[in-house]
Amino acid sequence: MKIVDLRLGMLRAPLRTPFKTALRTVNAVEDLVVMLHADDGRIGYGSAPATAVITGDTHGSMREAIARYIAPRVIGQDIADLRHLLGGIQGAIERNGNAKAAVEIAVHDLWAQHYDAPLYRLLGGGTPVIRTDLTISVDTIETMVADALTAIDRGFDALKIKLGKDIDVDIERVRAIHDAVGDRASLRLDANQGWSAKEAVRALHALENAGVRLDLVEQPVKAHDIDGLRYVTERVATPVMADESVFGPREALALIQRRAADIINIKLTKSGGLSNALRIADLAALHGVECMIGCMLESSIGVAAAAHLAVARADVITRVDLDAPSLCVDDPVDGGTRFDASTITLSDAPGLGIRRIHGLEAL
Ligand SMILES: C[C@H](N)C(=O)N[C@@H](CCC(=O)O)C(=O)O
Ligand SMILES: [Mg+2]
Repeated sequence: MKIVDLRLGMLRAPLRTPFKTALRTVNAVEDLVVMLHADDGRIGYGSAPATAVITGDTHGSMREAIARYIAPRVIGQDIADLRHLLGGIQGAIERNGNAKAAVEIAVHDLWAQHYDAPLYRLLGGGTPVIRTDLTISVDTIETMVADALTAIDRGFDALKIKLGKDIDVDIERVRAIHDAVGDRASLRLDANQGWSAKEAVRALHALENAGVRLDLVEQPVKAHDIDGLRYVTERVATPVMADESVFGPREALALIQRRAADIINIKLTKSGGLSNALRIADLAALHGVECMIGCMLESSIGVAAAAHLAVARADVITRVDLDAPSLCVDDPVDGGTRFDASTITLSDAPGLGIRRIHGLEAL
């Protein structure tokens, strides 16, 4: 099966409520969608959002990277030559992880369709049902407590609390949510780089001493501050997870060797797609380090690919933060993966199983 064309589209999906972190506020998912057309009429779908303040990618940079650099490495290639195709995508241009992720996802979708199997089976198999946490945006204490209780009513039993604005209010935010939620949900904190290392240790000690048990704390310090990350990891009982500090396998290996964090958050946009995400999973497994699979504020196309990876690599991906579709009003994608509040169910349709995308604007 040969790839004969690559087309792009834009997909917009409004959120139920604004998504607020220490880094940005988002009102709607806006993904660049990649459609790879094969000579037998099949289409492979991939997507990624713009995450300028996290990865540096914008919709404009993604379009340029794909149209000018990546597409020529893909069009005309045989889908069965997967390794060659992925090498071409990764070598086409430096960085531009979101663009590479969108194309790699489409390639994997088409590749699995070619072998008439759901993607997760070809990546390693597993049980095609996983459960995600839900993100609670950083806001006033009252709003965050109300959002946490609503999430529990929706069936979520793990909450990821966004912090990183003001350390003393952050401590109060977590204590208030913990008091309201009790043992009905496990709590994960994500400061999105908003604290200094010393502030993080102070906040976590305050919470630990108050009897607040946390599943993990994610990216407490600046992305480049690996010494700071290790400083926190060495001093707190709560497991520390690296997110913005680890994009690809090289950073993962360096972080593991320096013992700078306990857990690694893998995201397809950061790693530039599934090939490097699998390498991170392998490195982590080799060193006995657990991973979370995460997502950006993005559509269910990219999140479905991440879910297939999570199912196939459940040996090392022990936590799931794939809540973006559950934060949207509707899912514009028909077929394939079902996102039903906390439960994510993969279908046994070939590839990602996507049948149709509503409201897709052709570019
Ligand atoms: C959506 C997911 N739960 C999440 O929080 N992802 C990121 C931020 C996503 C974004 O800004 O688009 C994270 O920091 O973990
Ligand atoms: Mg994070």
